[in-house]
Amino acid sequence: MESFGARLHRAVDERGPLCVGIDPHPELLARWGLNDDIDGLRRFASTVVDALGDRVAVVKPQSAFFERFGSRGVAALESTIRQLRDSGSLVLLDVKRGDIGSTVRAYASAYLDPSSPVYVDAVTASPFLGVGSLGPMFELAAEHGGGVFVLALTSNPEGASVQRARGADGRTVAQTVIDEISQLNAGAAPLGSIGLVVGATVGETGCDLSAVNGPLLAPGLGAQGATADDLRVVFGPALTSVLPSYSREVLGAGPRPEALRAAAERAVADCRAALTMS
Ligand SMILES: O=c1ccn([C@@H]2O[C@H](COP(=O)(O)O)[C@@H](O)[C@H]2O)c(=O)[nH]1
Repeated sequence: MESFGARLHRAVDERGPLCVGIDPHPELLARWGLNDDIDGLRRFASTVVDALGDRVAVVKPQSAFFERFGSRGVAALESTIRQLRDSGSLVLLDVKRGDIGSTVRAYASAYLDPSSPVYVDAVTASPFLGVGSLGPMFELAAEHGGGVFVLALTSNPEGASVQRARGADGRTVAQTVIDEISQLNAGAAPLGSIGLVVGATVGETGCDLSAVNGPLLAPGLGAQGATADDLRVVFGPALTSVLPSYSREVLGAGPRPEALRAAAERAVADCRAALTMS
């Protein structure tokens, strides 16, 4: 089976460097003229899929906004994932899972086993119980051509006190995560399948991303204040592996499909320009 890294590389080549999040905030539902209920949620998600699923490289449903409607929200997530998979975009489920290894194994089968109803191309994961505890996710991802994006330097200001703290060997926590993921991707071509999350808001990282050989998901663009130009400062020489991610900035243009598409096209153009700057 083709690896997630290879599939992502091709998708970005064909569709451009962009991930769009499906984040149905109550404020966005209201702005779109939808109720903050399960029907509003379903209509919001299917409008995004219909408008963008056939043209954006990666779509990233944010699980929290579905989970808040309980079992019906999870059913809506399941059907959104199915629609996305049919539409041709890669599906990255933002669930930020992490736990002791035996429990991570269950999360891995939930999201990365093709027989699961919520099977996706890739998930986000938290390494703060130790990168090694995510081993079962990496294994199942490798077996079925899936991907995992591991948090390294998150886009929120509170992340720095943990992620930039230094361990006994002098490396920051973020650099330790980066180094462990780099080892997992070593030798993969054209791109490894284990990515990192590094926020576009974080400024100079002080980290060495040169050996990652995997995708670098960059949230924080738009609503959180970062611009495509900030990607240069954050990623430096690793710019070519960056997958910029926008949610509210693009979603705020809806609900008209043409307006959503135009917002996504603007985002791709801005990011292409920033990522190819020398
Ligand atoms: O460091 C991180 C990791 C994940 N996110 C997620 O991305 C989107 C951002 O939404 P915007 O509307 O573009 O601000 C959201 O789902 C976050 O949970 C992040 O922002 N930062």
